[in-house]
Amino acid sequence: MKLFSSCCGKGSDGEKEAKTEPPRKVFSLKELHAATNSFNYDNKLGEGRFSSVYWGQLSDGSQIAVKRLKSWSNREDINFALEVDILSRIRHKNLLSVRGYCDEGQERLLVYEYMPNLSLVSHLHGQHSAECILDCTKRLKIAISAAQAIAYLHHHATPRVVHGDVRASNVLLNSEYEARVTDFGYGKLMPDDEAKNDNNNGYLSPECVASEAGDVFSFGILLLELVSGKRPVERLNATTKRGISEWVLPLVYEGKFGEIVDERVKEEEVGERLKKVVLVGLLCAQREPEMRPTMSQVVEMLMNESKEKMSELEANPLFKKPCSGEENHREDQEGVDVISEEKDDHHQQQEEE
Ligand SMILES: Nc1ncnc2c1ncn2[C@@H]1O[C@H](COP(=O)(O)OP(=O)(O)OP(=O)(O)O)[C@@H](O)[C@H]1O
Repeated sequence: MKLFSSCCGKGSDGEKEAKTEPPRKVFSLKELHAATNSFNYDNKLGEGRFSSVYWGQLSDGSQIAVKRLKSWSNREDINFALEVDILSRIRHKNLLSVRGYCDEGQERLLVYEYMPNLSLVSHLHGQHSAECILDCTKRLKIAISAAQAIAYLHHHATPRVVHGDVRASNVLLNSEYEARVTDFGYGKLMPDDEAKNDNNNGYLSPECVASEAGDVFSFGILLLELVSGKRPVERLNATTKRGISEWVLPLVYEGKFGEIVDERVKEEEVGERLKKVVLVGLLCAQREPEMRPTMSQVVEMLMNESKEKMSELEANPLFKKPCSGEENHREDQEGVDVISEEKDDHHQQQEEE
């Protein structure tokens, strides 16, 4: 999977930065064993397809999250230290950057700042979901801060980066409930086969290619998930599943925004406040890549509070109910298909833990 775009030419600003910025800290395995109580089960924060993550504390008292990669032994062709060094130079306040790494023996570990409010997925569907900490204001803040992070990767980072795996488990939350997007650009470090097996999780664009437009599609799904508290794909019966935008779009035709919003958010006028997030989410999740906005347009739409811009957005033909003859044609062009039985149940279960 190619994650850096071709514009990362030699002689770019990134190279200049590489000369002036210090390399990330190289941690010893002994240091990380001491910090995590030898990767004790009690320190485990979670587990994904490619890694387990442990809470730890360094001797200076700072809290860290240590990501221990699985299956590294198959990837001896990749220069781990170099890849991590390139990624760790990509810095933005809403990206979770790497503090350091360790590559001793068979172990490959990445060290990050610890995010006390864990991941967005744990609040929407996992261990914090019953507490409903995410009110409307926090959800808006998460939408904007996560959009800014991905816009930075696409439009300003050197080299430019396609995230390739935008999803709620990769949006971590700091103490102020601002997003810190993680796992960007790690395509080379993760086993390809496993990534390919996970291609029907609802976030993957119909064109199935890692690209900026593909990230926009995934981000649209994430916005709909954030507002509704529903999963990207819902099981309708034993053999059929429905994508979230297919559920949302008919409610938008009817103007029923209140029904889309997560019922755990009990606030006045909440449908109106989150309406823009829903509309932007649907624009992003369109089937045709060229119909989707860019991430910088997404940031602009989410942040702009003018009534004119909102009216412009609402007037988009996507949100008008098609006449009966048009309906089938429109369904082919927009939204997410009904998805037949697939294999992501295992991953969903892991994310909730
Ligand atoms: N810096 C961090 N601070 C706090 N918790 C973290 C941090 N990094 C990861 N986690 C927790 O560890 C869990 C597992 O992370 P990991 O990146 O291994 O997998 P994932 O992103 O959930 O899934 P996948 O990698 O398969 O997409 C996350 O969902 C999150 O709850």
